[in-house]
Amino acid sequence: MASTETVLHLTGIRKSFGDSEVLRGIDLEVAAHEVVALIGASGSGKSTLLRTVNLLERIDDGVIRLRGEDISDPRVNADRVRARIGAVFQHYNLFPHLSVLDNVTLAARLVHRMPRADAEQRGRDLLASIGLADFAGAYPDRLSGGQQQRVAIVRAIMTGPELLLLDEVTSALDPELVGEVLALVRSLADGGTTILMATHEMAFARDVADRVVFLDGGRIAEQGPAHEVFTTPREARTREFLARMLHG
Ligand SMILES: Nc1ncnc2c1ncn2[C@@H]1O[C@H](COP(=O)(O)OP(=O)(O)OP(=O)(O)O)[C@@H](O)[C@H]1O
Repeated sequence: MASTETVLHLTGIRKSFGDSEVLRGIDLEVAAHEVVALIGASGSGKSTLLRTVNLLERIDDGVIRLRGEDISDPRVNADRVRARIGAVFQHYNLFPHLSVLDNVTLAARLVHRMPRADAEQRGRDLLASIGLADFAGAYPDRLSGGQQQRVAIVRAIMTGPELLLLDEVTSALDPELVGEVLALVRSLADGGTTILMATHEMAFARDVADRVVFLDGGRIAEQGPAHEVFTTPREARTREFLARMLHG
């Protein structure tokens, strides 16, 4: 039995698309308040792994436990699981026809049954905390990509999820907008949010993650404290990958 401090516990996760096995037996634990960064070449399986956790992809083999509950059991209701996990993906999928405040509060009201006044109060507080209070009534197209992505992150934490999944949240952004999104993720990490994220931003992974997990061809090739993996990688494949990422 995993300790109660383990939020996410993956055991022997396998996933194929057709003949191609994309996840080849992943074992991974994420502890409460831990920030874990998945790094690895394009196609190594980072996104697929994140998508299996909130049940957007069904695994072929293995077990996914969220706070001890086997959420990979096909009988488990996916919507109920997703209500416990915040997720933000590369493209900030805000609803264009809803105001920023409605985007932020919609799931909290409909899925979590938060009363409208409470949801709007929390939504306004969160928007204020990221400097976007004045945009509450605006439509998303008035916001920059970085602002939209920060709204998407705020939406994901509205109801205090047990786990926050972040998949390349900066890779669709212009370089000058990356910093403001990373600053928000860093403040969530500092505030104790449990985060599993895939990123190509090596400097960010090094600075924010407690642990870095290097995926190579659907397997964990190496993992460890961020400062160790980045400064003294044990595996040749990790060294090669980092050299490519850090020096182009
Ligand atoms: N729905 C799908 N159907 C078929 N193949 C898929 C599907 N989703 C992912 N794949 C394949 O699985 C492999 C892993 O993809 P994945 O997106 O998980 O990698 P990644 O490490 O996140 O890459 P990137 O860094 O480019 O986002 C790739 O070869 C991809 O083409």
